[in-house]
Amino acid sequence: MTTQPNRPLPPLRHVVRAHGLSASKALGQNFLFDEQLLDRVAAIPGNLDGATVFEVGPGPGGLTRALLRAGARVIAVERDERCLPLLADLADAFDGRLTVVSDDAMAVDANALAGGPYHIVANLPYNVGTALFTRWLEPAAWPPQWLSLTLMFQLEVAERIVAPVGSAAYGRLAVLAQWRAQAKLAMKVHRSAFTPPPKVMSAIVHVTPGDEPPGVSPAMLSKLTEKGFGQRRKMLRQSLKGVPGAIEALDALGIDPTRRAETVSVAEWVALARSLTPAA
Ligand SMILES: C[S@@+](CC[C@H](N)C(=O)[O-])C[C@H]1O[C@@H](n2cnc3c(N)ncnc32)[C@H](O)[C@@H]1O
Repeated sequence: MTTQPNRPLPPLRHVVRAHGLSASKALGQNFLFDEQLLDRVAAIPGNLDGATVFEVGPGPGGLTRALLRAGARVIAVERDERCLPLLADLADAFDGRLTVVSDDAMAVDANALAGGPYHIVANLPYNVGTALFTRWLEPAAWPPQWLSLTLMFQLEVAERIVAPVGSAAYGRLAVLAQWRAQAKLAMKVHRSAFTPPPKVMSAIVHVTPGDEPPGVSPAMLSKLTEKGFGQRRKMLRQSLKGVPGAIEALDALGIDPTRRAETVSVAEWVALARSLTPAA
């Protein structure tokens, strides 16, 4: 069910022009104005009617409008104060279903702001996108409080997140995103869809939490992949030699120590981390 605003809203482009809002490169601003495209993005998490959504960087509010039209209650964190009057109009038009937090997304506690289960949907600023994504995937408690992530990245970053073992894009980010979650590329978005158009193509990644393999310390997994992929051209026996017990564990698991990190599957990284995780 869609939920329309209490009054007709002017097209986004008009609103942006009327407020003299020019895109700031420093804030990673590339805006989306195509409402049909934005409705398709807002549909990726599934039915949002009555759901809570945390959005990073609403900017002038294109994606925010689509989320509100889908029936969500939206908590949006925006660092650019110039966007606040536009967003205040939107909050008014959607009868208070939008709460705007004027802050740096790196400094806020999304779990506390949402106060319950929530979806994260964002066209992320490129400068903090990977840092936020990593943070959302690293909580000690699993499943996390968030129900799904629907995030726009530069295509190259999206490909690294969903990369299969053995591919050039496979690395730490893929293992982090895939060891206890499902990550898929939901939609590619052409650079011409943005104002101003960025230099590269974009894509939306959709992530849902999966079961956490038992007996694995996330910190150990992180350390192993950091060492392994930090020297991805080197054999495991070289790149992992600084991790006590790692070479013996490779042997015990039947993982050839002359292999390189990019040939080690997510399941093998998990098995390695488990064998080096002290029993609780
Ligand atoms: C790529 S634009 C997306 C704008 C809008 N959501 C859209 O799709 O058209 C990124 C947005 O994130 C905001 N932003 C950048 N850094 C931020 C930060 N650290 N915390 C919160 N918002 C940030 C920018 O001001 C901008 O509005």
